[in-house]
Amino acid sequence: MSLSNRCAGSLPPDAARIVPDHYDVIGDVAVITLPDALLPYREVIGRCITEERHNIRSVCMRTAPVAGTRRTAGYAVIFGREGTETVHREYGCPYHLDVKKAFYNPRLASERNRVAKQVREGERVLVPFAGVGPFVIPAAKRGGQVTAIEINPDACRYLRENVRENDMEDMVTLIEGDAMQLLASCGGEYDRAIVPTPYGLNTALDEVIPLIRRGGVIHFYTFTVPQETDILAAKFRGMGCVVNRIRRCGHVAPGVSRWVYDLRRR
Ligand SMILES: C[S@@+](CC[C@H](N)C(=O)[O-])C[C@H]1O[C@@H](n2cnc3c(N)ncnc32)[C@H](O)[C@@H]1O
Repeated sequence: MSLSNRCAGSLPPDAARIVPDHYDVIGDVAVITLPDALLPYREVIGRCITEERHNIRSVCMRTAPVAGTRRTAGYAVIFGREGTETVHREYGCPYHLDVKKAFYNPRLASERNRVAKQVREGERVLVPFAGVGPFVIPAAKRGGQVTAIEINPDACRYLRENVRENDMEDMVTLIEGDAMQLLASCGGEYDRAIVPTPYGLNTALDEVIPLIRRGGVIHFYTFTVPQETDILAAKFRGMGCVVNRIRRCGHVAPGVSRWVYDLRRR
């Protein structure tokens, strides 16, 4: 049964009709975006979510979009437990995080798995903008020796915990701070970089390319409109990369999507 149908018995018909059927689940926290017209009914909607997903202990609604250096959004708990710290499992790996304190997008799980499957034993892998580690841990589990960089101290705390919990201490080096300043001192000759670029930091690619060995791979995530993807590809070619693949991985705003460019350094 859809969420709107489940809510129908508890809401006026006009309200039930506009209840979104999609919400994200991060561990035992559900996250939903509600239009203003549904705010008076938020608690009922939260309860209905817990009735259809019995493992959910907190339901949050988004109160502000992802923003700022740490890429965190605003959330308010509308039903259940006040806390938003949780453990999310993705492809068998546990990730501790607090939804309010660190970025996490469960919709990228299959994309992260696609990239992780390409990592070979012994590869040197660079992951700037590492967050709580959903690109880091799978690469390490595949046998990659991973250098991760992250600026948000809360995300770093969870990433350390996640490295421990997943038994990857020997495989991951975490550098806490600003990747744009630290990349230059991260050494070079990496086999692969996974770059989940925050909005507006496309210049990270200029810093990353020189650190990758010739023939090495860069998975570069960026935000753009479909009409611009070929222009970006031409730019990346001009920066010394072969563009192996361009793939859309999620909408972020009207007309704007997240794209991954799989690049190979010439
Ligand atoms: C889009 S999120 C990606 C997080 C993670 N890789 C994931 O997929 O869940 C970007 C991350 O980059 C971090 N960040 C933003 N600016 C940064 C910078 N200049 N240096 C290092 N990390 C940064 C944010 O704190 C956030 O955790």
